[in-house]
Amino acid sequence: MKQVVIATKNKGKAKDFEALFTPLGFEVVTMFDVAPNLEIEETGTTFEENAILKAETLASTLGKIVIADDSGLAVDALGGEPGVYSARYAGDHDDGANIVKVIEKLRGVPDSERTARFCCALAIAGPNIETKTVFGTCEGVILHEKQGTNGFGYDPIFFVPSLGCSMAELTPDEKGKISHRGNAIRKLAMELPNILK
Ligand SMILES: O=c1nc[nH]c2c1ncn2[C@H]1C[C@H](O)[C@@H](COP(=O)(O)OP(=O)(O)OP(=O)(O)O)O1
Ligand SMILES: [Mg+2]
Repeated sequence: MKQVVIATKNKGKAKDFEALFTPLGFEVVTMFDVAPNLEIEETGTTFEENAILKAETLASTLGKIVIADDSGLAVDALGGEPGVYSARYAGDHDDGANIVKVIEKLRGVPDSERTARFCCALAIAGPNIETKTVFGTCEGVILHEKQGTNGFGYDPIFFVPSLGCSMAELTPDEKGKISHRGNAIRKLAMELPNILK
């Protein structure tokens, strides 16, 4: 099977990517498989900058074409927070603490003002190609408490109005059809067979 290398150490993302890439005929390989000790500091101020940083760093380490994902949650009532700092909002990669912080900050904010979106920048980089980025979003509303146990990150507090449930109540396949990550990959999909040979 053809392989696609993803510059991530997030197991939840890896699961999302497997659901999205398996139907396209690709096996997903992550940094756990190819560069477990590589640390990439996310110094960018936008999702695109961080995605490019991760993709280009791993691509030059491996000498291979790599895709990276930088993503997060933007809450309107919080002026777009936690945004690019989503993973380190309350504690470093502490999904539980990050969720508590968002819920606390939105205490007293009515449902009509709890709108938010997930954002995903994907970057593809590697030898003999020009680095390219695509961007996908998914609109939702922040819940008052966690609902559902699937997924990762902020999924349990992200209500998807069009489906009437939280992101954490969806299977990876269902999530991929509507998610920011799925929407970003669909923008890249046409070109992938030419790039990833
Ligand atoms: O579909 C999602 N469902 C729920 N939460 C999500 C999603 N997508 C991103 N998020 C949150 C998780 C993390 O708090 C941050 C990503 O941060 P981000 O730096 O891109 O990923 P990461 O550090 O976990 O893994 P890595 O950089 O190795 O890919 O946004
Ligand atoms: Mg990260």
